[in-house]
Amino acid sequence: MLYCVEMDVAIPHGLDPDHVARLKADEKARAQDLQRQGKWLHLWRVAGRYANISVFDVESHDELHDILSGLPLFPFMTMRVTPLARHPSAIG
Ligand SMILES: O=C(O)CC1=CCC(=O)O1
Repeated sequence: MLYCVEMDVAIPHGLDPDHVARLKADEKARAQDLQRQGKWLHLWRVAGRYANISVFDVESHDELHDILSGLPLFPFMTMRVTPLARHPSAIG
């Protein structure tokens, strides 16, 4: 099942910079692990915003929820999830 997920990141001012750097490094490692597993198919920066648009390929709503809620930056992200269905005009 494919899902488009838009993630907006808002890290509160005043958080310990070392802690923030660790969270970002952990987020990157987790995102790259999920890409290698074929679950995180696309990861694009939204130009001009601290946000990304991603496409996930997972088995269920529950698996997607587990992945998203387990991301290190999850407490600081607002997510908008859109389930994707095949477009009848798509040739791919
Ligand atoms: O920077 C972001 O958009 C948040 C994020 C998701 C995966 C990652 O490595 O960073």
